[in-house]
Amino acid sequence: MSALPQFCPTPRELDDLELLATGALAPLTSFTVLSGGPTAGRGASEASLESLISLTLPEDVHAAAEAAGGVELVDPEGLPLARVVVPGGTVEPLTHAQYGPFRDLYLTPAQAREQYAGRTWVPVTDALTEAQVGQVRCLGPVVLVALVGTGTPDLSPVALIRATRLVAQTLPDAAVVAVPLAAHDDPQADHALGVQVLATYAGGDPVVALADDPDGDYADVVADVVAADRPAPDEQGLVLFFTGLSGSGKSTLARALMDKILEQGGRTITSLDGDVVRRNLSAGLTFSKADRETNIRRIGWVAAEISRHGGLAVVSPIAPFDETRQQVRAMVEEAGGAFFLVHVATPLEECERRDRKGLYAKARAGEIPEFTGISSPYEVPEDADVRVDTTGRSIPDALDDVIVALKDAGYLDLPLSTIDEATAPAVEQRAPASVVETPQPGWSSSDERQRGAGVETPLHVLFVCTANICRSPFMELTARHVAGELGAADAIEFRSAGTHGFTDHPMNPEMVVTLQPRGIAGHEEFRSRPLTKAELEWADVVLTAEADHRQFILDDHPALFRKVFTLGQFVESLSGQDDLHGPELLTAVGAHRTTASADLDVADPYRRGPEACERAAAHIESLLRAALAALAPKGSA
Ligand SMILES: Nc1ncnc2c1ncn2[C@@H]1O[C@H](COP(=O)(O)OS(=O)(=O)O)[C@@H](OP(=O)(O)O)[C@H]1O
Ligand SMILES: Nc1ncnc2c1ncn2[C@@H]1O[C@H](COP(=O)(O)OP(=O)(O)O)[C@@H](O)[C@H]1O
Repeated sequence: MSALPQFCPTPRELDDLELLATGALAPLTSFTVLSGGPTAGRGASEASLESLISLTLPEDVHAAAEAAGGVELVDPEGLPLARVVVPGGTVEPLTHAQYGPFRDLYLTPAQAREQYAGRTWVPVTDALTEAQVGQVRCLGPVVLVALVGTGTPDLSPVALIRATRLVAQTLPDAAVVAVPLAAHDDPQADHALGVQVLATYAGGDPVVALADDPDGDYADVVADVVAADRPAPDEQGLVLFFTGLSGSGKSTLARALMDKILEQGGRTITSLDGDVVRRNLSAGLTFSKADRETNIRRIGWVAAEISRHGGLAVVSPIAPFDETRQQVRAMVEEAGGAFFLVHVATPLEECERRDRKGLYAKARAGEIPEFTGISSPYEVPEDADVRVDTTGRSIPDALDDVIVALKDAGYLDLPLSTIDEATAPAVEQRAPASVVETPQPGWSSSDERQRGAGVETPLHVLFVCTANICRSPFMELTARHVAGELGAADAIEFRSAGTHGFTDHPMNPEMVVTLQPRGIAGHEEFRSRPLTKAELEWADVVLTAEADHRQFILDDHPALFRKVFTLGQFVESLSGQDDLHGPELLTAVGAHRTTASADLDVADPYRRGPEACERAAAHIESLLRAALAALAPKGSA
């Protein structure tokens, strides 16, 4: 054979090659050679062992291999590892990989038998628990066979070997051997393959599979290895991938998010913006499908490497093709990082209306060929972690969708930008300086607001629900009404806001219906508001519909725990405080509050029909009557 085409196989195929070359798959000595894309190949369920060990060559390489009588397989650095005869698939090893952590533990079956014949052979795919170690201890001299091939171990290969060696050191007579047995997405066939490989290594000695112990404890040293290998989401490398049309807001949101992360500190960030990458890493590439794919794979490769070391990469190319985005996801996950996909889903009409760079006009005029959205496709991602349409929204508001999703996923815990945004205007919006000199979170501000000569400023009550269109507006209007009935209209002021509220939406019409029979006015003037830091500072007490709303606030403002309650919790906490009212009552309730359990929540009636609205209204009204009777100055009714 001469002038064979070269091909670098997938990690799975490289593992299979090593087992074929070392005789670990005996009697199998050849690949089933296939031609085609990554989906070529067998129907998984009825796979024979022969067809499981397949090598898929791209069509052009396959044709060249057929013409030349074979293909030379090289490792990712180009080192020739083996020749494979085509057709037939017989493997002729050229060299073994000489590098990689714990390489000296990768023994062929012949080497392993020479050193360890007569022992019990124990396959290992995860760190051993204390109970499993106890089981091994009863087996006498053992070989722990760490199965480290692609897709097989629960830990990374190197962590599995490290953890297994630590266990072996605690046993009287245990050796460790590493075998790159890969998984082929067919659990049954892979199990059969594993049994065959272990039998080859054991050569007639006993093979013992350990009982599963999914909830077992690890010895401390092993637990440290496992913890380091499976970092908590907020310690994991992370690739934040913004995709969307040109002008959708990818760069703007990515930049704003990076600022937030940098302001918080504690993490390094690398930015790979679409335009910037095209001037550097991808200079010279066009906007053809092939070049776009190359561009995205380059970005993905760099981002994956950053994530491998626990870093954070923020990338914002158009990335119009689903398959390339999936490839990046796979690269990042293979590197041990997390991949978080943000679809900036601003529609084409809005992007074109913005036309910040004048490119859409040129594309429409035919001056730019293959322009995404106009003359080149954009495949909408089905697997986005969050979707943000920026149309008609402020940047902080749109950014908060990303911040909330990142927090929910456990990757990053950043303060909401709409709350930050409110900090500056908050100073002007606060009560006059003569009344409040230095408002503080907690109770000091309301205590300070109590002035001499028996004159008290009104008590400030803030109601909070999700969108500030249903429950919290009902609370605000009803509370004002009930305070009027109690003669406390001047003593207490009410506002409401939503944790995820939009600005200036009217009250939900179904909820409005519940106000009318109660004779409660004011909904025509009502407009929704997002919760801001200013509102929280204004309030002497914050009463939320649900425990989740309370938690949402406390996550960002933990110091406010004595003044944020669910409405139900607040009423429960009133018991035994009959002699107090106003700020003193709030101080006492803050100190003796009950738990904000979810069964005290006011259920969300939004879009659940008129009965649900009436139930919520009745629940809120009874709670408010109890709360306000206690809060209102005594003798005011
Ligand atoms: N034909 C065509 N189609 C789309 N975009 C074009 C094109 N020609 C130039 N531009 C400008 O290049 C930016 C997109 O580059 P990307 O690297 O993000 O694109 S891709 O992911 O490789 O598809 C894109 O920038 P953003 O507006 O930041 O998305 C455009 O400004
Ligand atoms: N809510 C919003 N979020 C992000 N961008 C917005 C928003 N509202 C308006 N814009 C504007 O839209 C444009 C988006 O441009 P850019 O971020 O460069 O998009 P892309 O990187 O997707 O091409 C900017 O001019 C930005 O100010």
